[in-house]
Amino acid sequence: MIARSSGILHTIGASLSTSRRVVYQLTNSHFTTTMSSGQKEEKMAPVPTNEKGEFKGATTAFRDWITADGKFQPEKDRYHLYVSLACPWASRTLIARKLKGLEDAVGITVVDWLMADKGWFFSDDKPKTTLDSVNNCKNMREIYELASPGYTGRVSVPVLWDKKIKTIVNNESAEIMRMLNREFNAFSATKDQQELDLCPADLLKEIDEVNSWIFDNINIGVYKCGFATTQEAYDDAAPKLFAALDRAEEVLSKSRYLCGNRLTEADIRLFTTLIRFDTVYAHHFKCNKKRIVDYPNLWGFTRDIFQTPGVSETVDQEHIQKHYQLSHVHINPHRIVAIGPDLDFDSPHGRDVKFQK
Ligand SMILES: N[C@@H](CCC(=O)N[C@@H](CS)C(=O)NCC(=O)O)C(=O)O
Repeated sequence: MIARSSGILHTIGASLSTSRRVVYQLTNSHFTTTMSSGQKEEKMAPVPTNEKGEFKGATTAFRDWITADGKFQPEKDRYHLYVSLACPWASRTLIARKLKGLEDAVGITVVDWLMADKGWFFSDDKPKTTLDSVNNCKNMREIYELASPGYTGRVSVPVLWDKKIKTIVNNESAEIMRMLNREFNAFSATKDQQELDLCPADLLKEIDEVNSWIFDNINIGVYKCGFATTQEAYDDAAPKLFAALDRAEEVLSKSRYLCGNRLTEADIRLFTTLIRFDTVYAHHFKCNKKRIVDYPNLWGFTRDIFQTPGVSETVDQEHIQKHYQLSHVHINPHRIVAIGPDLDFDSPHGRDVKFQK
């Protein structure tokens, strides 16, 4: 049932008992719930959409940098990452941390896969989840509150936390990746990991260009499809998503990676969407024109990155599948987690041989 007023009204109470029925009125980032008692409550929208029903990504509030001569200097065991294994943005930072060999230098806390009414929270009763031993908080909102008392913005992961100053350094995954790539080389576990540059200066322009169309149409594109609340918004996003996947398929038919034959951050950023595509986005976000397995090069590329030493340890399909399907009750009101598909991300891809230097 959908009714309209100045915003967009969704009634999603059909599966809930009458006393718990709520009417959501979405605006850009907040909504009011009207309980059956008539009482109104102002809350953060489950997803930020505009008046046209188009998904608008979360804005990032903390944009400080770790630099050798600044307030936040690179130090071993000073910084901590709060992540969700389900989240493609957090996963980018986890992969960068892994490839750069920074497990001993930057600790992590993995949130519960469920993002419920109060947002991300800590638990230790799911595989790989941990309580918050750094700040002893119950949920991510409390972490944001510690950094910025009275904080009213969105509470997202990843978060890069400074244990010394006790604040959030940065909550923008693209920037956290760049800091992990560049500022912590002194703490990499091996020389190869220290020398690995995921964003080399000679490729920077190309990486930024690739990141830009992949971000707009693929990384955020799947969310634009899945979180669209009007047919028009979906009809705008879905063809752009598949046109961009076609474009990436073409690029990856000519070189092993997106910017030639060197692995860069652009590959990681595409990978974290592709690894979730057939298992979640295809059905849950209605991205079903084609699957990644239907694209020979994208499918080979996905397995190639997955099999890059360290990467598979950051991927957890149980977290991924349960997070999306259990958390988004506005999309999946009965919270049924789908059975498949069976995919073998470990099967040979042959791209190393095909694109031998
Ligand atoms: N700009 C952020 C976006 C991160 C983001 O949207 N994370 C999602 C999880 S996949 C989140 O925590 N959303 C909670 C919310 O927006 O309320 C980044 O790339 O780091």
